[in-house]
Amino acid sequence: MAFQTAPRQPVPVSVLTGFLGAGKTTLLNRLLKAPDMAGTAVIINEFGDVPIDHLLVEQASDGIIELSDGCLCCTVRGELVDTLADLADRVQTGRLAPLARVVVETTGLADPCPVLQSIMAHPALLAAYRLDGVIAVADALNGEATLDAHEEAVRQIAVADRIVLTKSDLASAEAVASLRARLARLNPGAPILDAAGGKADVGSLFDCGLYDPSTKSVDVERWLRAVAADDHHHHDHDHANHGHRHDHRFETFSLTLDRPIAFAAVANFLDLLRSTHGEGLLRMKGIVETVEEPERPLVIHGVRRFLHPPVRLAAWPDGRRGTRLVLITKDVPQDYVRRLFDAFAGRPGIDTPDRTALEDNPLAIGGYRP
Ligand SMILES: Nc1nc2c(ncn2[C@@H]2O[C@H](COP(=O)(O)OP(=O)(O)OP(=O)(O)O)[C@@H](O)[C@H]2O)c(=O)[nH]1
Repeated sequence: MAFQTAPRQPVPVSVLTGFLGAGKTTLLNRLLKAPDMAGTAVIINEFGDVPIDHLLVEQASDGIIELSDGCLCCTVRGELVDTLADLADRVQTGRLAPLARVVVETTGLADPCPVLQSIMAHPALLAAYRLDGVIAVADALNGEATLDAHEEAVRQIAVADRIVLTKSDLASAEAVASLRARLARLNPGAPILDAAGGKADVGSLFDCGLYDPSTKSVDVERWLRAVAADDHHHHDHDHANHGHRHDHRFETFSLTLDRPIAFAAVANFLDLLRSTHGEGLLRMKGIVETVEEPERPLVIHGVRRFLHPPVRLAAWPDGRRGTRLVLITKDVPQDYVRRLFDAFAGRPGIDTPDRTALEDNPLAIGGYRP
């Protein structure tokens, strides 16, 4: 049964984190369907100039607040504080029904520590909210490679109260066991729940109690102290730009097309891109208007070399058609990707070969790396 928090009691806030494409939105969509999640406000943040996530979160749109483009742990952190403060104000003044809980989904690239520090310690939020827990999603297919390469991913796991293992249905039993062991070493206190096995549900993921950094590894306390010191130092100015803990070699860009494209052209574009630059394609997601079924958008999800089976939606979520693909890459020449897409989309530039020529010889576009 849904419970409602009395107006002046702190509302529990859960932070949902996990690296790019690990399965945060999928988990959130599943959780939001549970009756116990009534009265939940969802705050999402995405990285990329063409917003896609809000289209893919399947809830009545007024329950979802989207923060602007940028990353929650740096440029958008002030906006998160303002959004939470505004929600609390609207509840206090009766303009919004009392909230049962808030879920903040971070971008896959976010260092969760500054986000946690804001929720736990920002003076504007202290009375209205309490940090309930951190849920970190770890992808069995890409988890180990991600932990090897990205410090953010290690932090996401280390701060968690609950770890949700995803994609165990796609990985070998050995890979799952090895990742589980590594996650347990990084965070011995957090239960690891297998989403594919149906283990991660509302009851096991929420109401963790008050977030307690002292139950985490020594590193977590150190990271949070470092953020607090940083915040104190920057008090009242430059609120937007401190706390960067990113690997700045990431690049985000989008590809758009405002008319339908043949399914085969998209499939070949994605195949060629993955075979030429798969390791650098940290995340690719988007919505495609195909010639074959223009009424039903095709949703594409890729993580590194793996392309998840595309899914058709019943209708255009925001009424706007066309293709919007967002890519987060590392060491992939953007110009190559754009020209490749243009060629498959049938708009070759002056010096760009067309689709047929490309399918025969991907070397025809500069930037191809065998
Ligand atoms: N087979 C399988 N696919 C999954 C599982 N969890 C997520 N996926 C797929 O993984 C892809 C990415 O999932 P998302 O939920 O969008 O991942 P995310 O963490 O929200 O991604 P970003 O925040 O955009 O980086 C989608 O195609 C999902 O259907 C799982 O347990 N098994």
